[in-house]
Amino acid sequence: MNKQIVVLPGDGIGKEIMKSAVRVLQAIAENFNHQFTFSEQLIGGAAIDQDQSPLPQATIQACKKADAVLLGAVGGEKWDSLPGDQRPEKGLLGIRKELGLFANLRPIKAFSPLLHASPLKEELVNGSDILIIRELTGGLYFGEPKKRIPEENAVVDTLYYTQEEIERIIDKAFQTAKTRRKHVTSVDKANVLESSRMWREIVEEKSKAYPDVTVNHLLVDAAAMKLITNPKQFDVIVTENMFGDILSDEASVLTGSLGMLPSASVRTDGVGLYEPVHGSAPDIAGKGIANPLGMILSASSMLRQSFGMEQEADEIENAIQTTLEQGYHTPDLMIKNGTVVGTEEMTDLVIGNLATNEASKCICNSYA
Ligand SMILES: NC(=O)c1ccc[n+]([C@@H]2O[C@H](COP(=O)([O-])OP(=O)(O)OC[C@H]3O[C@@H](n4cnc5c(N)ncnc54)[C@H](O)[C@@H]3O)[C@@H](O)[C@H]2O)c1
Ligand SMILES: CC(C)[C@H](C(=O)O)[C@@H](O)C(=O)O
Ligand SMILES: [Mg+2]
Repeated sequence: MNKQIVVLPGDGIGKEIMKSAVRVLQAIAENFNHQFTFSEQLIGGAAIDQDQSPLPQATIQACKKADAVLLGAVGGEKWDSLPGDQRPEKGLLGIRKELGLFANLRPIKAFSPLLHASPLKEELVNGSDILIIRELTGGLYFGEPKKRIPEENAVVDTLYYTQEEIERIIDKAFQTAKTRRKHVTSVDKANVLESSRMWREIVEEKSKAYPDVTVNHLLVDAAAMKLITNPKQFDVIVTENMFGDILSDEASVLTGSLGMLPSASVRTDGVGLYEPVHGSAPDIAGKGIANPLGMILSASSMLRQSFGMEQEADEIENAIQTTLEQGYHTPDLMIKNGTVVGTEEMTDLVIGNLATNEASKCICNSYA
């Protein structure tokens, strides 16, 4: 298969982990006889430095033409004092909006060798398998007005949703739950926010069309607590943009590290942007120690969801499982008795553990 992939490394560790994902995809292309063409474009701080804009027009055009987009991470101290609409993060928000990627799927499931790497008790983590579906192009992030009001010595951000925006994300949650354990938890703040009360009504109304899916509602503060005290009660969690942002970083502790979490940002036609959940990690950028697995898992999610390449995606995920079983991990994972490796070595190990590479190794050995 021939696929055009736009690659947006961004800033900080974004650049380092993107190299890893591209190398793994190149190995997969070779092993399965696919042709992946990578077009690297600017976003975030890197784009501000070279093009005076966090989201250049050339990047938008390339993403619109691509079969899928891979994104590393944006942001960093260098650009932190810029006005809100010129910051690196504005590039990320802008590309999500430009591509209409309203659903952000954030799966949280620990690899078995990492069950003891979580600060939570192993028996809590073992068996938990959660998918957070975060609304991505509305809510508090995008509502207007959003500004300083100097004459009132005040400031405003707005949580705005149309009924249609809520309906499509709730539909996505129910449809996805049907392919899993058939339970949806809708998370809101309906005891305070009018937007949450409307969200709850729509969930109730929509649930009638999905009689085989059970649903419950949780207030976001209680949901934050239950995520780490009883994570096994969750299957699909659907929630507003900012609640989803916060809950997914929290839920990452189940997997041992924020660096493990992939995500897929999609719309109804299957077009997608794939990015890890974490940021540009300025505290470790340039040190060669970033965990590339969240980025590599995002690439495997791209193969599965945008290209229908199930076997190829399975192969990457199995190679990660094998590498972790062999005891290798980057320093962010607190594992006793393991072998600490850097970003590049971790990537080499995953590529070496791809089943098709194993198969070719076996053929070589049999000739030796
Ligand atoms: N999708 C994105 O591009 C994205 C997401 C979150 C934050 N950001 C931006 O990133 C910058 C830094 O934000 P932050 O420090 O709050 O969040 P962060 O996610 O970058 O880092 C939080 C902590 O997790 C660690 N970490 C994150 N990813 C890791 C990985 N792959 N391997 C090992 N350790 C990892 C970091 O070292 C840090 O200690 C900010 O400018 C922020 O706006 C971008
Ligand atoms: C960098 C920031 C704009 C972004 C978000 O809040 O969506 C990030 O935290 C994420 O989780 O992807
Ligand atoms: Mg976030």
